[in-house]
Amino acid sequence: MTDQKIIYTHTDEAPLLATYSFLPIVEAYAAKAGVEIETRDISVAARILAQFGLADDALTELGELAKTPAANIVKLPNISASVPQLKAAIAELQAKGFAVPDYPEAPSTPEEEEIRAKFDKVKGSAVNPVLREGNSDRRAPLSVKNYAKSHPHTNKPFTDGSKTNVATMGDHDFKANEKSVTLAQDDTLSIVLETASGASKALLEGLKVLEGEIIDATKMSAANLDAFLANAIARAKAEDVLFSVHLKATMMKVSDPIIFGHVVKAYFKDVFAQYGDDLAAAGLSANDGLGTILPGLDALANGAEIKAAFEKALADGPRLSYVNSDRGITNLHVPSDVIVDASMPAMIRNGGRLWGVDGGEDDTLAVIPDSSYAGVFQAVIEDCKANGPLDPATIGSVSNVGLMAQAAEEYGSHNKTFEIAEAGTVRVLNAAGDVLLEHDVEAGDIWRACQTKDIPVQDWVKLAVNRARASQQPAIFWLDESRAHDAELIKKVNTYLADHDTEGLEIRILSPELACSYSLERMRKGEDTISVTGNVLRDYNTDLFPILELGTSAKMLSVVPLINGGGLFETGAGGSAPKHVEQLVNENYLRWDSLGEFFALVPSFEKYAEQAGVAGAQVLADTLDAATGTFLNEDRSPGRKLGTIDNRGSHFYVALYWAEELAKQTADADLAAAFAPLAKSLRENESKIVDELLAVQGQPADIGGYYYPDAEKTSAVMRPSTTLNEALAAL
Ligand SMILES: NC(=O)C1=CN([C@@H]2O[C@H](COP(=O)(O)OP(=O)(O)OC[C@H]3O[C@@H](n4cnc5c(N)ncnc54)[C@H](OP(=O)(O)O)[C@@H]3O)[C@@H](O)[C@H]2O)C=CC1
Ligand SMILES: O=C(O)CCC(=O)C(=O)O
Ligand SMILES: [Mg+2]
Repeated sequence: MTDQKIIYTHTDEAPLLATYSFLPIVEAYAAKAGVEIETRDISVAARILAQFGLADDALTELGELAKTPAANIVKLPNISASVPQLKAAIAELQAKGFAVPDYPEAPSTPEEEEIRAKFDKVKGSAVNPVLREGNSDRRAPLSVKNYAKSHPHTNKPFTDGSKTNVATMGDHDFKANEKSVTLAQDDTLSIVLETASGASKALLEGLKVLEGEIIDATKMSAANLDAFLANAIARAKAEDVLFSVHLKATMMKVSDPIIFGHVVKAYFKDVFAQYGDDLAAAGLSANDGLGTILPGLDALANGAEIKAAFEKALADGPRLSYVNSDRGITNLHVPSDVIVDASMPAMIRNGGRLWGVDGGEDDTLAVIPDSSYAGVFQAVIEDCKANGPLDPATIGSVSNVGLMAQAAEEYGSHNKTFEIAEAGTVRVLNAAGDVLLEHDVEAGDIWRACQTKDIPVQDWVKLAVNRARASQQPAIFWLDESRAHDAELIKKVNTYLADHDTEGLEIRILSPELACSYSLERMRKGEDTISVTGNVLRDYNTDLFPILELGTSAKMLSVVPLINGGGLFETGAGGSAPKHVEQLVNENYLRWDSLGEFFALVPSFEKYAEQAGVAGAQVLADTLDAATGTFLNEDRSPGRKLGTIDNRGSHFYVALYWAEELAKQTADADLAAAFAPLAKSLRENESKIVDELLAVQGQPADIGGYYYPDAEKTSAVMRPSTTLNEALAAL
């Protein structure tokens, strides 16, 4: 007996729906092979409940597990919730009878502070930094790349004279103001604001740090941000393009919602000048976006007047890009609706055009205030303008080895980001009281610090060299020696590269813009390149290149070899695809592609085989791998529209091909015998099952909730084929 198990995560939105259909298949097959699978619920709803003792704290449990060699976790994408999403989830749980308190907007008592702190733990990117106790290895499997080459999607050309561009600050921002040190010894740091009036205020105390750790601090000037935004708004208006802001309000969960609020206030400058006090008094914050503010106006005596002012500003200002023009959802509605990693490549794939108020496409000024990484997108835009669209049938691949372990870089900024209340100086002090880093700040500036531990950097360099060796591809470190943090990192990279045999490998360090241009140049020649990046570019690149190469980041292999020996197997490189839930609820069609789940399960079974010594797990891995190949060849991924097979149909086909592979393999005769009848019945009933699955399409579907759907109802919706269900039950 072994205590080894595979933990399959219950998450949110489309991947959760897919789990209701796919996991019963996996569980049935795994059980036959003696592989133990358990689930843990890390959805935003479950994490809220856990904060108030109303559910098990599965995330903390898995976070601890991820630090052990036994970890074998299949991690599906989850919602990294913005405040409006958090409030909606709270309201849904309350309506379902759970004793969850309201979100305290402006906590004024110790009790409210405590409640707010609990919700803040659930907010934003709260799962991934906990589970990602290793660095990231994301790439398109060869089978997927070949499939994309033979079934290329369309990357649209930019029109002649396209006015699409990225606007970024370039000065007075996080990149420009960054300062960085590498610590000579273990220490305990504090962050202190000394105000202009001489008062000293501890922003954070007792921050334990290790020898060799890189600490950086930086600020974005609020005044300069506002001036930049005023310019960008005027530029979009003058150039008559769509205005669109692209942030990462989830991963940079403290800084970016504040920046989003600045954008809302800049765009609706006159409205906030006139009615700012009314809005503030009503608890309506620009940081939450129009989606919260506009409905909130109904409760105000002068709400209609304020609404009219918003409408006038929309009519007078530059045209906004829309998330959903049918429903009137603008770029400025919800801070987490337009997330830079997925939204920028979607725009580039579309010839640099986004959608306006009437659903029509237009050139766009894509506003990415901080300049640390914005240049990468501008580099791709310029390349596409100069050389035409990238052709998925011929282009090479850009994979990624990303630094993210132990809350590296921006992942660790959450408790070290502050909107400065009063002008003064922010200092990072060590235990001896020496000043390590300092910035003069004005009220409203956004100051933040990040940490990058040494062991993760060593592991990252090793992973990069190993990938370069295994793939025989150049590995390019996307690091900018003129940026303070990167300069510290470059010293480490050079030190640790010397620990490895790099003979015959092309390994270079280039600034993100140059690395991007170099990779694109190779890509156009059909050559593959590994991007070795910090955490944020890990995130950006693994949507950017897959979306251009494969049409989606869903089909990626995303492995996190955990530093202490375990495995975290992520499913694709994308997120939880909220639009897909809308479609399922409206017309009982789920276009979610589970290829990422199939890819993640193969190395998970392999790890199980190795660690638990269960040979059947290896058979499951080999046969699922082969079945996935057939699945791709037979083109069984869900379509986008009604009348074709959806996510559930794709699961049926994987079940069929997997059962057939299991039935015909010779490594384990018992398993072959066990699966032969299932393979036969699934094959014989193919058209019956497909008909049963297609029959439900076209009607609304009731899953009894959004953040906390009803398990029975969702299972019924996601498993509508009695023939398939009975065949699985008979296994
Ligand atoms: N690992 C994680 O936990 C991650 C979580 N997230 C979270 O996911 C949520 C949504 O983020 P968003 O920026 O919209 O990005 P998503 O990647 O979730 O969605 C963007 C678009 O990509 C396409 N897509 C993504 N995955 C699939 C799939 N498996 N099958 C088919 N199409 C897919 C869909 O396009 P179309 O509509 O055209 O079909 C979708 O609308 C946020 O809460 C975010 O924080 C985001 C990234 C990673
Ligand atoms: O952690 C998050 O908020 C999202 C992460 C993400 O987009 C990714 O890992 O690609
Ligand atoms: Mg991402």
